[in-house]
Amino acid sequence: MHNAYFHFAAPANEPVYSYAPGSPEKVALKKQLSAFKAQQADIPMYINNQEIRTGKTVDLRPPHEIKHKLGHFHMGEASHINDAIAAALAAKEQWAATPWEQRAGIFLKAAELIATKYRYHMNAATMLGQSKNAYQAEIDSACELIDFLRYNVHFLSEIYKQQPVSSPGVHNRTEYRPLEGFVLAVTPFNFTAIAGNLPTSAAMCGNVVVWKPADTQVFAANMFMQIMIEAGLPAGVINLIYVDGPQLGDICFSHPEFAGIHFTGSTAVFQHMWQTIGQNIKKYKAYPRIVGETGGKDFVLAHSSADVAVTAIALARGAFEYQGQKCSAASRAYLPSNIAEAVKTRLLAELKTMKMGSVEDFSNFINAVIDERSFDKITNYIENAKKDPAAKIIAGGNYSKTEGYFIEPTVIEVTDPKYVTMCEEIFGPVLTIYTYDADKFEEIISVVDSSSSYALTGSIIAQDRYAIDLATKKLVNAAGNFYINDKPTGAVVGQQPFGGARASGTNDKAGSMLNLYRWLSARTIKETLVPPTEYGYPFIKEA
Ligand SMILES: NC(=O)c1ccc[n+]([C@@H]2O[C@H](COP(=O)([O-])OP(=O)(O)OC[C@H]3O[C@@H](n4cnc5c(N)ncnc54)[C@H](O)[C@@H]3O)[C@@H](O)[C@H]2O)c1
Ligand SMILES: N[C@@H](CCC=O)C(=O)O
Repeated sequence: MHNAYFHFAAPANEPVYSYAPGSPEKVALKKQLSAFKAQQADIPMYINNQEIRTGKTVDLRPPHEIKHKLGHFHMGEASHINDAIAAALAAKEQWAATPWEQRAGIFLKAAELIATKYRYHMNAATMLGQSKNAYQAEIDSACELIDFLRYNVHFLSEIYKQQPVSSPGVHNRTEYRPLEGFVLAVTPFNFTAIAGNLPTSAAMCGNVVVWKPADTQVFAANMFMQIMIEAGLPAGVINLIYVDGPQLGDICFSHPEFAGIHFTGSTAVFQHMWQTIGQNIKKYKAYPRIVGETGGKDFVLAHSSADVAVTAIALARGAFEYQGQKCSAASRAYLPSNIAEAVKTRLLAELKTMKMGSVEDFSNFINAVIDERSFDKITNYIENAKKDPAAKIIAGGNYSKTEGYFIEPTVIEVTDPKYVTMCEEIFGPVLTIYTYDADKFEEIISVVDSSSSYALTGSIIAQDRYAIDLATKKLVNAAGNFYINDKPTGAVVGQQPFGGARASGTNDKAGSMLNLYRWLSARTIKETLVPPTEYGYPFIKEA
């Protein structure tokens, strides 16, 4: 029962710690890294908040130090998928009926726990499990995750406030119900924040969730689930399982109570999911919500008026932070002929200063790519480029998987703007550069727009305002997040709602109201205060 309308004000973004030499946060984080390395984690699944261990274990190893074992997780099978669905459906009625301010308290408490007691646990788990340096972990597993939780509470309270008008004698109201059935959250390896956001954004709206993370993100996913339970998440609301992806799809997408999928990952997997859901459409109680943020081929377009240093730094950070494994990473650059040489010279000089190695040495800017499959895929593109006369490697190009999955930041120069590495998502530390005739800016904009099926992020670097205006207009559909004089990465919750269209996803903008609407099903209620007791219009009586 509510006796008041409770408002949740807009939060401020969580401050980013610097981890500067000698800082207390650096000392605390190092301590937690050592603690995780000294133990062997035995990570269960969580169904109904019960820890489930199957004995069928998969080892967890830091991608940058593959000889070290962090522990293992327990792999589930078909019965665990069914158990997770059953637990979710059993929890549904009570969770959906729980007052919003009580639900909100759990997610706000989780955010606070991450900001304080568990900040270094979350960051150290992400650093070791996903090979992120301290700064990249801080902006992901601490700040972005905290922001998702706090902002979504605020956005949802803003949605609940929205009510229709009422004419005299009538009271109209809209209630924002959760979806009927369960929501499936399938999450990627590259952002702990995204992995935490996909199940919690749906759960916050009163939904019950089955959550499957990427195997390579389980170390941090486990930490987050423990925090959610400590924050008071009731049993069955989010059920975390580690199972085979296709088997998960087979069971969930043919269940009559399947209510929606919240996915982030590759385009191919999402398209396959959509196709399966379409084929099964008659099996469901209601039309499932399909939300997916997927791949990208993100561009940096420099104009002849661009500042050389601004362009080079946008490329250095945009392409190589977290080894280019951000869906937003700059992976194709279009440089005008008047400044191309100067930009390349500055970029290559910056790359020479980037150290590569373990996350435990905080001076390493570059760490390892996520796993062997990814390593092989990325290095295959590099090898093909080495053999191709149409491409020239101008930086990096070396790699090794002896100690960990290390690939040097690599820059390929091409003479064909439609060369394969200008068009396909590589998802690694590889940037391809094409130099265009500085007088043909308008023509190159068309090439940028038409070279890839994706439309996630992109940047225009220019000082000429007419050039910025032209690119902004002509590239209106080429990116869901468009940057002016900046790198195309690093969106902040509440400031740059994130998502792309075309083959990059449904563009439901994670961490915004637009996303939350997808997990709600509105019911409109009209109450007539003094209902009529006779039928007919006045003129009928007169006649
Ligand atoms: N647009 C965005 O906001 C965004 C954000 C992060 C990552 N990404 C994209 O994610 C990709 C990298 O992440 P990834 O390697 O974890 O992606 P992925 O598609 O390989 O895996 C994503 C998730 O899907 C699961 N999965 C794989 N095959 C499946 C199947 N057949 N059925 C059901 N589930 C299945 C995986 O186990 C994982 O949990 C890149 O393409 C990147 O661009 C996009
Ligand atoms: N939101 C992140 C990208 C997430 C995808 O991997 C960014 O803006 O860089």
